[in-house]
Amino acid sequence: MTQTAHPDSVLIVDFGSQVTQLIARRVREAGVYCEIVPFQSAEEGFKRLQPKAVILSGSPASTVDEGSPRAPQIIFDSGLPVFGICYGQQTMCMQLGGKVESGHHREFGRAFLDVDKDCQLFEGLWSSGSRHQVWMSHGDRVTALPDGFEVVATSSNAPYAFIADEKRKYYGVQFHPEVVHTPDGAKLIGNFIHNIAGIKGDWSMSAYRQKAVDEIRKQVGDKRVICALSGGVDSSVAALLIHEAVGDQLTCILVDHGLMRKDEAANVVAMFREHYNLHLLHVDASDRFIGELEGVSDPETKRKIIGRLFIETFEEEAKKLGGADFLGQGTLYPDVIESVSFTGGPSVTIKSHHNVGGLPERMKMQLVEPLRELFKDEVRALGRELGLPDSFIGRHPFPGPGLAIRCPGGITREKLEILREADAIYLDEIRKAGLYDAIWQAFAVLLPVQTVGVMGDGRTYEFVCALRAVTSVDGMTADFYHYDMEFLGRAATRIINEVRGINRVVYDVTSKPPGTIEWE
Ligand SMILES: Nc1ncnc2c1ncn2[C@@H]1O[C@H](COP(=O)(O)OP(=O)(O)OP(=O)(O)O)[C@@H](O)[C@H]1O
Ligand SMILES: O=c1[nH]c(=O)c2[nH+]cn([C@@H]3O[C@H](COP(=O)(O)O)[C@@H](O)[C@H]3O)c2[nH]1
Ligand SMILES: NC(=O)CC[C@H](N)C(=O)O
Ligand SMILES: [Mg+2]
Repeated sequence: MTQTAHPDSVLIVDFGSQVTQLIARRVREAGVYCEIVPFQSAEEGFKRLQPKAVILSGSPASTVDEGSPRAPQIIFDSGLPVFGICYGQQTMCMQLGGKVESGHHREFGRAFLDVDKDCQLFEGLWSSGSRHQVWMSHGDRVTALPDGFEVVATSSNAPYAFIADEKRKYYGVQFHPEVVHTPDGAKLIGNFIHNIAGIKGDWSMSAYRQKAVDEIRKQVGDKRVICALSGGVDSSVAALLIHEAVGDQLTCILVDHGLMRKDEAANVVAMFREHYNLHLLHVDASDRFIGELEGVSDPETKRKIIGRLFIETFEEEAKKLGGADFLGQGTLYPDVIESVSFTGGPSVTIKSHHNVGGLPERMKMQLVEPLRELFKDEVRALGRELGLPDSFIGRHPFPGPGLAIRCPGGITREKLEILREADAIYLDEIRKAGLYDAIWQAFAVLLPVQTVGVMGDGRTYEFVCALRAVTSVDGMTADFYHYDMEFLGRAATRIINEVRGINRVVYDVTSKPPGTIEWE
């Protein structure tokens, strides 16, 4: 997060809504710089950033509960335009002298808004008498308006669905304009930013790049940084930004754990060495990883072993370099969102995602995380800005534990080799069919099951390979990809003909939930 003021920006006060990050996204899409600050430090954030407008987010809290969060008074004293969304609307009303009640009519999902009056926020968009789809998610509602406000649109369950005090430029909505299920939501947010707050909208990824580079320089000074580099989009973009900022002070470390895809480590190293003059260590730790994993079949045990070995390997490499003060990471906004303090109780662990996040504490390094405010597709745009080749930018995500979690049951070198070959053929067929970009993630899985087949009039008894392909937006939910059967037949035939050890191929048609994307 920036330490400085930013002219022409929007401050988003986060009360812990699940979708606060989408507000930031919409603001950036409108070409305007913004920052999200938790309500606890909103006053500080406001003074530092000196924004031109404020948006108040939704929340799982209820304004009628004692001790529920409030927006700092300085926001209302500043005379700046304020846009309150759901809880943000409710707390704004409470703080300015209105009333909120709980438990009348809960409303979740799609609703329709009737526009009663023209409003500056509707310019070029809505007019009185029209009706529009919006998305609601609330149990409380405003029941009395503060002085100066009037209702401009209603829904059947929310008489104060859209309120405005045009003089003070305060707007409040009960629905969520930031989600895609409110089709005109992005335009409403755009109108607030451009027409009401008068912010131009000339911010871009190249501005983000410059800001990030300046901040890294300031943070790191003349100290040494290491960066774990997988060749995935996130760590690649983070490494390039840090490199642009501090050059030789950065050392990237690629750990080849023997669980990468065919030729992957070599390709990543070649790309970085060819295109960028950065210091990249290629550490071959495959004996160590495979040695400890051989014969282990429990998925969580595999993941924990891999997590520990990653840490040990980085520790050793850092020591060889004479230590490092900073660790660069490609953490994205969705990885950060859990950090707001009061969002519910502990959730169940489905799988322990390997994480280098354990590193800094044990290695006493400070984190450099230049992508903390971005979403994956924004990181891709930044990667393009940094000249990262398209073949890297569009890559499907690849999990840190690699092929180990695509080989259910005990791992052996032989099985990994079979899987690597099958996976390479599958991806090759996907690329040839022009499907790579339409699919979010695709890979082969080698099942610990052998079946009988007949090849060249002889009996075979070999492994089954499962193919997986999913569409998704963020990996949180996913649907299986609907191939045509001819494609599947072609891929299966090639795998069976070309890979020794596989005599049967199946396709996974499970969505997430109830399945997960990976098999372990
Ligand atoms: N083989 C590896 N060598 C070094 N670091 C790794 C390796 N695999 C994973 N990491 C580290 O773990 C982090 C998390 O991995 P993750 O797969 O989520 O991100 P990514 O690889 O950068 O991007 P993508 O999600 O597109 O694969 C990476 O950013 C990188 O820092
Ligand atoms: O870096 C990672 N470390 C991990 O331990 C890990 N486990 C799953 N994944 C990736 O996360 C996305 C969702 O996967 P699941 O549906 O299997 O949980 C998919 O994109 C998975 O590939 C991981 N990525
Ligand atoms: N989405 C929200 O902001 C909900 C606000 C509040 N918890 C309610 O139920 O009304
Ligand atoms: Mg990865």
